[in-house]
Amino acid sequence: MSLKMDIIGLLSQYEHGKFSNILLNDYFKEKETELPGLTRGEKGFITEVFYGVIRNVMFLDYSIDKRVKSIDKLWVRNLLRLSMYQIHFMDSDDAGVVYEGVEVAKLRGGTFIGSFVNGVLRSFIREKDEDIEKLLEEGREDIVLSYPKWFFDEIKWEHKENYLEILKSYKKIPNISVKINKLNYNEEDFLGLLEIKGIKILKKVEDVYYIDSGMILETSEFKRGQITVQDGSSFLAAKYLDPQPGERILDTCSAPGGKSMAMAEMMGNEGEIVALDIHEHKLKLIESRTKQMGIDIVHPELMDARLVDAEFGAESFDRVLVDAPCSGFGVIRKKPEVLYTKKMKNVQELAKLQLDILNAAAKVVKVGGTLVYSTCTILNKENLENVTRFLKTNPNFEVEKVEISPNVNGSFDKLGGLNIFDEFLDGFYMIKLKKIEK
Ligand SMILES: C[S@@+](CC[C@H](N)C(=O)[O-])C[C@H]1O[C@@H](n2cnc3c(N)ncnc32)[C@H](O)[C@@H]1O
Repeated sequence: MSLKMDIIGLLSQYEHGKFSNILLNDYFKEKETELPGLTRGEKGFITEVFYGVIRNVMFLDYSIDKRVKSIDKLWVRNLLRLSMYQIHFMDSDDAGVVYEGVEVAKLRGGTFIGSFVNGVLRSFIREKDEDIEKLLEEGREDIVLSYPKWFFDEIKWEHKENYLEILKSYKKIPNISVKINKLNYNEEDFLGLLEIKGIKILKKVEDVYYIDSGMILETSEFKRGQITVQDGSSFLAAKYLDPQPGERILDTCSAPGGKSMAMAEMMGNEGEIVALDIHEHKLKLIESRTKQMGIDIVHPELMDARLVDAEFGAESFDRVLVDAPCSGFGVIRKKPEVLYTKKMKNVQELAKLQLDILNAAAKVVKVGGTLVYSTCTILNKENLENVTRFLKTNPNFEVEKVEISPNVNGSFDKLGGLNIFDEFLDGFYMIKLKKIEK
């Protein structure tokens, strides 16, 4: 029961504007100092329910508001949300969930709140399937899947054939993915470590492994920088730039440094990667992580990427990666709140910033050099539309088609840009451009 109290507390803090991942990390750290501490199973349960409620909050709130006039206390709403989440989305014993919910309510708010919670949950169990059927008949899949209407309509418009498949896939629980640092570790030892720990590989994409346990983050190999967390899409963006040992590379928007580090490995730690960002504290993360990984060719610099031309001069890099700041709708499995905080207006502002960065970055690429543009979003405004504009004003660039790696689901847009829509990988866009003349 105390776990549920804790989840209610976490959800209330989240509601007051704190980031979900930071909240959960801080909570687990705090629990480490207490005895007996949380078991792995308890941590898993808290993570699933906390994120599950955030991912499905629109449907859960619809189900609550349909049954009650108003709720003054946020903790009661959060108790209902998490109980309904367990009932509808988890393989739970419904009667047990209601019993526990009522006990929590009685303990915190008295008998009256206890019977209120009992009534709402029982009605939800009886009628939820009918509710969903009715919503579907009314064309309100956006509520059933908990997507803001504007976003649902946009994806439906952009992906007429498979929008439901895409939208359902982004509501799934993500799996952790890691990559071995080839500079100081090897695949054989990594596979041996997984076997010892009883960790299973769910999918492999190039050098990235999707695995079934976060236990890997507690190993000394992870702490020593021999294993890093990286998504397959992120790795592919770095791979498509194809950095070579000895070259000079620019990573215009580099923090927290995942792609810079992957590129440094691909280059055998020979050459130079200038890694820019506008946030100093994020650059410090790159410094400490590269040191831990034995990488010394990544040079973080505080700079606005729109100024690279003036700062470095024309044609000063062999290859440039523009992994642009974006709305992040491709990573909503991991950061579900993005869906509710970002609006179309933010998308439009970001699209302008992305194009400005891309235009500036284009100038510092050497003739014959490569420019990769990538985002972790799935909206055409930030991807296809931006690159179309870029190519109109930069006819000295042409698209170089890339191969989709085995095990990856994705499709090419009419320019040759790759949209990744995959059950495991983050939603990403990436396009490889070659500078053909001055
Ligand atoms: C998508 S994240 C980059 C992720 C990174 N490439 C990686 O693989 O770890 C975008 C980054 O762009 C940075 N950023 C935002 N505006 C910028 C600007 N005008 N110039 C440079 N960096 C910027 C953000 O601080 C953020 O760290």
